[in-house]
Amino acid sequence: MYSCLRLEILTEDRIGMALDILKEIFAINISVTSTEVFLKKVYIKIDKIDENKKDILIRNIRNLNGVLNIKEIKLMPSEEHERRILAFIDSVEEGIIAINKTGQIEIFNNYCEKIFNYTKEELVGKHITKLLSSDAPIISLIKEGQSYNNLEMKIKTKRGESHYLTTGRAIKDDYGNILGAVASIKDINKVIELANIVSNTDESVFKDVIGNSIEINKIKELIKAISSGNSIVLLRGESGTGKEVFAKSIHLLSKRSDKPFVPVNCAALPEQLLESELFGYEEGSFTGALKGGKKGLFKEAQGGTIFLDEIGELSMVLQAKLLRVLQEGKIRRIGSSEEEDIDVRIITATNKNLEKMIKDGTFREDLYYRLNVIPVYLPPLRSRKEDIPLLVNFFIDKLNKKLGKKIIGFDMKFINKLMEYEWPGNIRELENVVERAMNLCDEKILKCKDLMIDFTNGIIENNKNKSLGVDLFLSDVVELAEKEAILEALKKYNTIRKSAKALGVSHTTLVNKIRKYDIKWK
Ligand SMILES: Nc1ncnc2c1ncn2[C@@H]1O[C@H](COP(=O)(O)OP(=O)(O)OP(=O)(O)O)[C@@H](O)[C@H]1O
Repeated sequence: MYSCLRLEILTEDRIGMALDILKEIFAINISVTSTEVFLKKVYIKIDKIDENKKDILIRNIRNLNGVLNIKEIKLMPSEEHERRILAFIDSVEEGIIAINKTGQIEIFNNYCEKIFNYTKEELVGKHITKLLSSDAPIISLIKEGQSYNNLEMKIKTKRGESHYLTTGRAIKDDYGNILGAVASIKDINKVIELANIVSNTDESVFKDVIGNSIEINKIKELIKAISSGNSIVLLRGESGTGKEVFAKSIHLLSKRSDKPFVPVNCAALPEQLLESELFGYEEGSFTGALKGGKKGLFKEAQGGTIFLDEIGELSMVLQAKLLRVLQEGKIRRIGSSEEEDIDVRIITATNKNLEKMIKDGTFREDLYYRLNVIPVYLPPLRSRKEDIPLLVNFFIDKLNKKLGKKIIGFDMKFINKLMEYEWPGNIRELENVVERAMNLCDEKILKCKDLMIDFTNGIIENNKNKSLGVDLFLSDVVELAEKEAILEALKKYNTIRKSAKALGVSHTTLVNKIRKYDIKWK
């Protein structure tokens, strides 16, 4: 048995049609629950009536002038619409709460039931303070109408603790009066899970690793291939070639990405301090030791990755200690007799010629073989100059924010000048040059007049194609020096592979240079 009778009446388009239908209903003393009137269609919802009255009503309406058809339906159009919206609201993987102006809960979807551990039946129609405290943002929303985005909230209810992100909007009428409010709610654990999925895709990990040259793409492929394992990686390349950037990418692409990435610059600290920083210490183990001791960076990186930059700067004593850590997978804090297990991936980097250091007796050969499991050679910028325009664009975008500028690009002469230079300081130097140019630039486009290249000997040259007074451009001087260094290495080591290693460049780079300068050494 139905609880309400709903009728759909098809009519001609005539003024007073709906009124005539309502009059028929009143004539047999029935009260109307709701009416919806459209062009050529009238919908009526009335309380339950007996079959006899229903037949009379339908016959009377059918006989009205202009009525074409009448039939019983299950839902009014607005009810159908509402149910569709509610089904949609219930199907989304996000909590949705709607309250009216007085704070009564009108919508509490399925997902909210999971987050808050309450059912719809327990909350719909109840005041929102049954669920949230009176200072909850959705409550200020119905008073002040001020929207909010992704606020992090933690609430404790009788049913447990919920930690979520919430975004709220006021519902307003055409005159701006607040009718209620709606808030979406994201479970913080799901948000973190999603952020991890998105931020660890190959694309997002390499988002800030700019470069499309063959050389850089090869490195990206190699990094992808080696990231899943646990082997030690030794990144080699000149200063500023992006060793730390790639070390971070290896970490982010690995299964350890949700654990810490701890970079340590071995050159930045004196030996004694570096040892206590790396391995930690017990309370009172030396003067100045912190109360309670210190954990040590290896321990900080537990489960994750430690990046030992400038490994060539480690003293012989620390080299021996590091070797023991690598052999045993254990560390011992200074002042402690106990060893602790560590589960840390080690990535190291150097711009030093470790092979030469071994010969000179300043780097342990046994440690070298432990570290040199997966060597990755990062090419200097001068061997992938085609990446310069991309890098400059990237730095303009990045630095516009930092410097509060609105520079939109560069002209070709500017880039051509950058292409002529040999970049001994690599990408770090390029970033500095772009930053200086942006500071000097008073237009929207970087031009040659904004270019100052800071050469390593400290001369700041306003690069206007001037010669150095020795009838050579500085770029020529760099090329000559490069040529000489290559020739010397080739004479000394006799093979390209060995010479490339000694010079800290890849085999391909050296072959290209030999071709470029037409070097003959045999
Ligand atoms: N491919 C790249 N795309 C964008 N920025 C880069 C890239 N490579 C390096 N950089 C930027 O250049 C600067 C130097 O990079 P990084 O510190 O990783 O170099 P490095 O080889 O570790 O240098 P060093 O040996 O001196 O420690 C950083 O600001 C880094 O963000």
